[in-house]
Amino acid sequence: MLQVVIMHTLIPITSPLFLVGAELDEQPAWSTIFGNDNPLVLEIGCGIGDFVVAMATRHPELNFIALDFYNKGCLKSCKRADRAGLTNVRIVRDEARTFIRRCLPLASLQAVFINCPDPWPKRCQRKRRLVNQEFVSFMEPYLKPGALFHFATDFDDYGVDVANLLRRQAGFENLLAPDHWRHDLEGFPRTKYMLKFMAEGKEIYFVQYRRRAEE
Ligand SMILES: C[S@@+](CC[C@H](N)C(=O)[O-])C[C@H]1O[C@@H](n2cnc3c(N)ncnc32)[C@H](O)[C@@H]1O
Repeated sequence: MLQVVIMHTLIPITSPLFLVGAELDEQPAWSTIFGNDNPLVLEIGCGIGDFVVAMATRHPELNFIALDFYNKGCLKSCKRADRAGLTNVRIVRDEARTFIRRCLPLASLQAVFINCPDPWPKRCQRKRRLVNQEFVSFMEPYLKPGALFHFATDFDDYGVDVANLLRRQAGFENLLAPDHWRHDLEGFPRTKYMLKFMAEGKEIYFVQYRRRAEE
C-alpha cells in the first residue's frame, strides 16, 4: 500500500530569544540563560506573543518563559519580543507538561499564566483540555508559595470547571473572592483570542488563585 507522508517544514527561527525545549539540558541554569537571578514567570500557549511582550515590558524585574508547541506562534512571538527590545523573555517551542517536568525546578515559578487555552468544545473532546484537576495538581509544586495561577477562557463551562476545581484544591486560595471568576480584570493585557471573543460579544472568564504560603 502506498503511504503518503506529509512533511511540514518548520520555518527556522533565528531570534536569540528562541529556545527549543527538546534541545535544552535537563534543568537548565535559567540564571545563566537570562543573565540574572530574577524570578521566573511561565506563560503556557503564548500564541503570537502579545501577552508576554506586554507583561515583560511592564515587569523588567521578572524573567518570562513563554511556551508554545506551534512553531509559527513561536516565530511571531520572537519577532514581537525582538521588536520590543526585550531581554527578559525566552520563547520556547515545546509541549507544556514535557517542558515543565524536564526544565523547571519545583517551587521555581512566581506565576503561571494560561490565556484562552484550546477549548475542545465538544463533550467527547473535553478530556483533551489542558487544565483539569490532574493538571492543577501537577502544576502546584512548581509554584512558589504565594505564586499566582492565572487562567482565562471565553468558554463558560471551561471557566466554571476550572474555578470549581481550584476551589477544591486545598493548596490554593482565591484572589478574586468572594467571586469565583470575573469577566473583567482592570489593567490586565488582552490577548489576540480575548479580543476576538470579546468582538463576538462573548465574556471572558478570569480565574486567579495563589498557592498558599502556609502549608
Ligand atoms: C487558542 S490559542 C491562544 C493563544 C493566546 N494565549 C491567546 O490568548 O491569544 C492556544 C495556544 O496554546 C498552544 N498550546 C495548546 N496546548 C499546548 C500545550 N500543551 N503546550 C504548549 N502549547 C500549547 C497552541 O499552539 C496555541 O498557540
